[in-house]
Order: sequence, then structure tokens, then C-alpha cells
Amino acid sequence: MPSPALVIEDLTVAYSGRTVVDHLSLVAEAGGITAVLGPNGAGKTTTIECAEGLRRPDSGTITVLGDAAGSDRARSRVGVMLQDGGLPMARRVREVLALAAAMHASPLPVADLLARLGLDVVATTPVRRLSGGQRQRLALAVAVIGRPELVFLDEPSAGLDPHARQDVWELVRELRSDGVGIVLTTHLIEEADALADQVHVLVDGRLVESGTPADLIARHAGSDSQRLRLARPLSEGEAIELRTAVTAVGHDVTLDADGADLLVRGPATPALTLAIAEWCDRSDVLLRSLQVGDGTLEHAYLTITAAPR
Ligand SMILES: Nc1ncnc2c1ncn2[C@@H]1O[C@H](COP(=O)(O)OP(=O)(O)OP(=O)(O)O)[C@@H](O)[C@H]1O
Repeated sequence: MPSPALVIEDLTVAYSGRTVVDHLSLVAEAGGITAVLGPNGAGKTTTIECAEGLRRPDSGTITVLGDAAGSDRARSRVGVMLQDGGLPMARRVREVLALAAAMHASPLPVADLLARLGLDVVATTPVRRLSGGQRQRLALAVAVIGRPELVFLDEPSAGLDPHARQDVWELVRELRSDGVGIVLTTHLIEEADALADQVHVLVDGRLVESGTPADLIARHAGSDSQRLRLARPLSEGEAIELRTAVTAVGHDVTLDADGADLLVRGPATPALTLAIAEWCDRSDVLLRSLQVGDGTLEHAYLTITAAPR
């Protein structure tokens, strides 16, 4: 078995005395797609920046392709998707990619990459005139042009339209079939489900769950929870009323309300479904969907991140 692409051991990072990554250990296999998930502020970007060698940890060790993170050898074999700030705004798209290609011994052909990511139509456009999604795709192109062995992608399809997202997913899958390891962060659970071989979930700087998407679904999206999606977020008063309505009909039923997405934990029964529907009718709230033990990664993710710690 090849050695892992990334090994993080006991990583701790604090900002002004506040610990944001807390004794974190995780492994990303070579040639696979590893997704790092977690709520806003969980420490994902901080962790990835340490692995990229862009941020110095307070303690812990990170090994990238067998070398210390941030070492010249590790950097030369890794591709990093820079956010907007990293792109030269005055340069034209093709020029940016040509410059990036010139820094590598055996780069991918610039024209091919432009076409694959739908950037050929803006090849002569200055970066500052690109849309958010086009900049995102250019940043991805810069990350992969040097044929890296491991690529770090921070929210690779954030802000992309559905077609552009499919193009990015296709490129990521092609990289994997070429044996490239990919570590990505995302808030799109659908993206992790579509791409990831392994998923790690961070909450408050700690690793709280790891496994394949199927493992996580089996462990956390059983029939003992139901997910509701409402047409609008509930007020605090409405959330209390709905909580009262569902707990009145079931033993051990609890409700987590976060915006318009709600998680009802407890045995699914027809009485519970009726209580939810009746409450929606009384309160004039449209129920967009109700999934019972739906077996999706999103359901598992919501259960994992809602659990009290
Ligand atoms: N340079 C910094 N100085 C101080 N605090 C920081 C700095 N960078 C990040 N933080 C804090 O560290 C915590 C973790 O941030 P980080 O960006 O790693 O989280 P994240 O999981 O990537 O979040 P998001 O999903 O919102 O991008 C947050 O509370 C953030 O406010």
C-alpha cells in the first residue's frame, strides 16, 4: 500500500491564545479524494494552510508526501488553490496560466486546461474583469498545471454555477484517476458525497468523525432521525411551538432547528409525521420536504455536527 499523502499528528493552532485547532490528527491516502467538512470556524482552512506550509502550527507534526509540510521538497510536489488574493489582477487569464506553467518542469498544456475549465472564452480577459466563478476556475487551473502529486482545494466549487461545478468535479475525478491525491474542504455536502473516498468532520478544531461517505451514512443517518426542509426559517417562538408539537407525540423526540433545515431525532411514526404536517398547516409554513431515515451524507453530517459535545 502506498504511504499516505498527508499525515497530521496532534496539530494545535491558537490565535491570540484561543485554540482553533485542537490536537487534531488525520490521514489522507495517496491517490484518493479526502474531504474535510465542518461548520464555519471549525478550523478547516487553518488546518489546510498548515499542511500547505503557509501557517506555522503551535504544536504537532505534518508530513506531506513523506516530507515535512512547508519544506522545499513538499512544496514542489503539491498544488495549492489560491483564493482571489493570490491571482495577479492586471494579468490576462492565459498569461497567468503560462506564467504558472513556466514554473514547472512538465506542466499540463495551457490551452487544454483553459478549454477543460471553460476559460478559453476569457483567455485574453484580465483577471480583475472575471466573474467570481471564473476566478475560482482559474485558481484551480493554477493549482493543477504543474502536475502535482497532491492538491489542496479550499471550497473548489463555491460560487460556481451547476455546469461549472460539474466541470470542476470532472477535473478532480480525472486527477484522481491519474493518481493525484486531493484534499478538499467544502460546505457542499453533495460535493463531498459525489467526490470523496474519505471524509473527516471537524467541530471546534477537533476531529469528531472519519470514514467513507457510506460509513458515515450507516452510522449517523439511520431511520431514527428525520430531516425537514421548510420554505422559510422559523422564528424562535415557532421553533418552540414545533418542538412542543413533536415531543407531544413521541417518546425521546428532539428537534434541532437551524434556519429552514430541521432535524427531528426519534423513532419515525405516522403520528409524528401528522403532528409536523398539522403544525405546518396551523402556522402557515410550507413543508418543502420530509425525509425519514433518508440515508444521505447531508443527513449524517447534520446529525454529527448537531450532537452535543
Ligand atoms: N488570522 C487569524 N487571526 C485570528 N483568528 C483567526 C485567524 N484565522 C482564522 N481565525 C479564527 O480561527 C477559527 C477557525 O477559522 P478557519 O478559517 O480555520 O475555519 P473554517 O473551518 O475554515 O471556517 P469556514 O468554513 O467559515 O471557512 C475561526 O474562529 C476564525 O475566526
